This record gives sequence, C-alpha cells and structure tokens, in this order.
Amino acid sequence: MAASLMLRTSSFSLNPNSKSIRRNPRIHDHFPSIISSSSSSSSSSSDSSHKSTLLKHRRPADENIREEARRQNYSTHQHGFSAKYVPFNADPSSTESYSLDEIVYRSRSGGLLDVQHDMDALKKFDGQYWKSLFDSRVGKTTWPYGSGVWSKKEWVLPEIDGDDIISAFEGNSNLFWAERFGKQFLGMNDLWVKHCGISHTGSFKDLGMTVLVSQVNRLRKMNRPVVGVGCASTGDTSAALAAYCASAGIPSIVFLPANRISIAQLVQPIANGSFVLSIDTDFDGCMQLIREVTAELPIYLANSLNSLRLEGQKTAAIEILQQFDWEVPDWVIVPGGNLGNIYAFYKGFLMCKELGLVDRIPRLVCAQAANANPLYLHYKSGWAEFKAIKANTTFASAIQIGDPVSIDRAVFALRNSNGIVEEATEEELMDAMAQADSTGMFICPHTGVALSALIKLRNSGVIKPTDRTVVVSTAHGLKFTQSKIDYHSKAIPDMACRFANTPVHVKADFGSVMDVLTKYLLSKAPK
Ligand SMILES: Cc1ncc(COP(=O)(O)O)c(C=O)c1O
Ligand SMILES: N[C@@H](CCOP(=O)(O)O)C(=O)O
Repeated sequence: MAASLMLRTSSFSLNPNSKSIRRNPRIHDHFPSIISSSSSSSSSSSDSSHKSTLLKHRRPADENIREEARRQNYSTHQHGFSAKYVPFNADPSSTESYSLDEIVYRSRSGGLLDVQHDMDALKKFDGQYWKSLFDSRVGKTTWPYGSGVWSKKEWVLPEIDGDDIISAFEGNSNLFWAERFGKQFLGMNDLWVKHCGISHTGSFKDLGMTVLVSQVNRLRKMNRPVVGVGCASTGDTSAALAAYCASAGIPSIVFLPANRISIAQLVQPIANGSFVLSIDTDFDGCMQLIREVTAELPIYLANSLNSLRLEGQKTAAIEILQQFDWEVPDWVIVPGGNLGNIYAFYKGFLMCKELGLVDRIPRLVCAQAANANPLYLHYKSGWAEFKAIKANTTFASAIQIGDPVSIDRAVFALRNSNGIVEEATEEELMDAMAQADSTGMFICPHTGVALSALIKLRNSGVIKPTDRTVVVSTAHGLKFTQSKIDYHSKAIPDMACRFANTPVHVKADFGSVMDVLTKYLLSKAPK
C-alpha cells in the first residue's frame, strides 16, 4: 500500500520533462526507480486536495531522503558504468591506471592524472537518453540527484553509493541573462553570466568538493588511511573543504597564505571547524607545503591537483548546455588561477559532444589578472616553454597564483577548443566589476577579470555582438566587499575608479538633504 501510494504521489511531482522521459522507453528499462518517481502517473484526478495529501506522504514520515534512496536502490552499478585514474593526456598505448579507491595524485612519471570514464558503457545510451535523464532530475529533492553535480552521477562518480555522498545540493546555479550590461557596455544581446558563486559556500569550489569529500567518506568507510583532508587555498577551496568536511564529520586542515585572503573567506573555515594554519608565504608556497605534508601524513589532498575535484566542476559546463536547452554557446570565459577549472569546463563540454548530446563545443577563453598571468605569458609566447612566475598582489586575490598545478590541463583545453587567453590590469578588472554591479549584479573581482577579457575581445571584434557568450562568475561578491569599498571610496592609489559611487555625507537638516537630492534628480532627469 505504502509503495503504491508513493508511486502515485510521485506522479504528481510535476516533472516538466516527464513527456520526454515517456518518449524514451530505454530509460524505463534501466532506471525503473527513477522513472517511477517522475512519470508513472495513473491518476487524472482533478481533486487538488487529494493530490496535496498524497504529496505530503511521498515517503513514510520516519524515513529521510537518504533512506528513501537506499530503499529504492538508485544504484547505477548494474549498468556497468565505471571510472578510473589514468595519466593525463597519456599515450593511447599506456596501460597505467588506478582505481578511484586508491590514494594517488600523480602518475608514475610524476605527471597529472585524469579521471577516465568507461565511455563505451556510457555510449550504450544515446544523447537523447542522457538529456532526458538529466533534465528529469532538475529541481527535485530526490537524494542525491537534487544536486546539480549528482544529477549527473553516472558521468561523475558512477560507482559511489548514494549513502556515501556528502552533498549540499550544490550546482543548478543561475544562468543570468546580463541584459543591461550586454546592451549598455558591449552592444550584445545574448550575454549570460553563470553564477557559480551563488552557492553553498559562495564559490564554484562546492561542485568539486562534494565529489572529493564523498569519495573520502567512502575511503574512510573502507578503512583507508585518511585521518583528515587538507588543502592550500586562496580562500575558496578552504571554505568549501571546511563546510563539506564539517557536514561529513571529517577533520579538515587548511593552509592559508597569511594576510592574503579576504576576512569573509578566512572566517569560513574557522566557523566550520577546520584546523587553520596561516602561513607566512603566498599560495604557491602553501601549495608546495601541502603537497609535501600529504605525502607524509594521512591527510588526503583536496586541491585540484587531485583530479576527482574536476569531475564535479565539469558539471557546470553540462549545466550551461542544459540551461540553453542543449544548444551550444559560442564562447565561455573562465577566470583562471590554479587552472583546474578551465580544464573541467573543457571536459564537461567534450563529454557532451562525445556522448551525442551536442555536436560541437564552445570556444574557451581563460582570463587572468595581469599581476598573476603565467598562462597568459605562456600563450603569448606561442606555447613555448612554460615559466612559473612570482605572482603579484591583485584584487582578484583568489587567482594570485604564479605556478599553477594544472598548467598542462589548461593548455590542452585551450588548444583543443580554439581557445584564447586574455589578461586584465587591476584598473580594468575593478572597473569591469563596478560596471557589472551598476547593472544589478554583485560580482567578485575574478568575474571582473573575465568581464574585462570579454570587453577586450568585443572591442577587437573577436567576439561579435550577437555571439552567445557565457562569462563564468566564480565567487560571490559578498566575499570581496573590502575591494568594493576601496573602489567606491576612491581609496586605491593610482586608480581613477571611474565608476565609483561615493556616498554623500550630508548634514542632518531638511534643507541640506533637499539640496543634494535636487541636484541628484536634475542630473538624472531625461534630457
Ligand atoms: C573565485 C575564484 N575564481 C577563479 C579561480 C580560478 O580557478 P582555477 O584555480 O581552477 O583556475 C579561483 C581559484 O583558483 C577562485 O577561487
Ligand atoms: N582559488 C583557489 C586556489 C586553489 O585552487 P584549487 O582549485 O587547486 O584548490 C582557492 O580558493 O584556494
């Protein structure tokens, strides 16, 4: 009785895509439990009170969503989907590979690793099948598919049990139509900002961290030697690591460059109970130290050197395609620092192409602060020998990185997507941030770097007015209020702060207030 109630009630879950699911009988064969909760309607009752009673009792009152998923056995093991670590960009003849249950960050030769999926198993299902499946999971609270990352579980960590997943239902972030910014500053009508920073800990790092901490949770249950999880950070990775570890009850350790991250970012791991080390060096120094430490102690490395992270981050690319109804934008612009994310985007787009969801991938642009621009210099040299640099201070503090661990991944992504690298000076990135904010956004300086790159590429005619363009916004503007205060109070040496909106100090009397308001309204009146 309870089960049939559940099936009937689920049919009222108003899945906007249930029609497309019904058109594809193969999904019913392979994911019966999923389909039963999305399209098994047998009721045409118009009695809405009956429907709402049924909705209320979708699962027994003493059962939570994780238990519900367990009972329905949403496992995908039976379909033979799997993934393993292989050396990044390995020669096709290479047989080196590692189980994802091993603790390994580098290949035998010391190179990067990549997570390789069994594409033959995934290809047994066509593009329409995957589109329908992913679409059917958006906007639900079904464990774990309510997450934008885990809604693509088969392409992320196919073998992990739902019980081991640590998720804050991250992802599914707003793809914002930047109507006024596009029109006013660029003459563009199809400009979008993917707000990855409007998320659980305020940056895109949540997408990768849910995957990494879930896998750690699994490893610990398997009694693998993982006492804690650690990272070096410019502020966002540490915030995400702290939150997901706190949620899982796993100790986290973060190495932060002293006095180089915002107060908002510093307080995040403190509040979430991380063991916080403030170290007198820059991010590259912290990164070096965490690599050495994780080689000695039972601390699992959570930086994007660990390719697990990128499996989660790549879902932002898939989500962009999904939000455009599986149409491919012309350009995607991503701010780059340690350079994992640009590769994650490439990988997400490429998987969609290889599995038949789309027929091409967008051109990628990686945007760097001119004060921390090793990739830009490498690009300008025609990809000659890469040279790490000493990164200078930048308002885009989360990308103040001179020796990015994922340099090879980034070069690969850019070369294979006909990509471009641009840079932005401090004045350019701060102006772009202020301009965007003046049109109703509230972005971080890193997004300012990406918007500056867009402005340059529009001005040079590389990006056309009607090109569909997505700028990836990587963190929440509220993490970087001090830089906005400095800008708007014109307190930045050698910067004109052309778009500053300085508060007016006014005496507390009616006449003074009237005077300033009259002047203001006259300046705004239509000419
Ligand atoms: C807010 C923000 N934007 C962009 C980046 C760059 O991402 P990646 O290091 O993957 O290049 C980072 C971190 O490095 C970040 O924290
Ligand atoms: N911006 C990052 C720098 C580290 O990048 P990761 O992706 O390798 O963890 C941060 O927020 O720490």
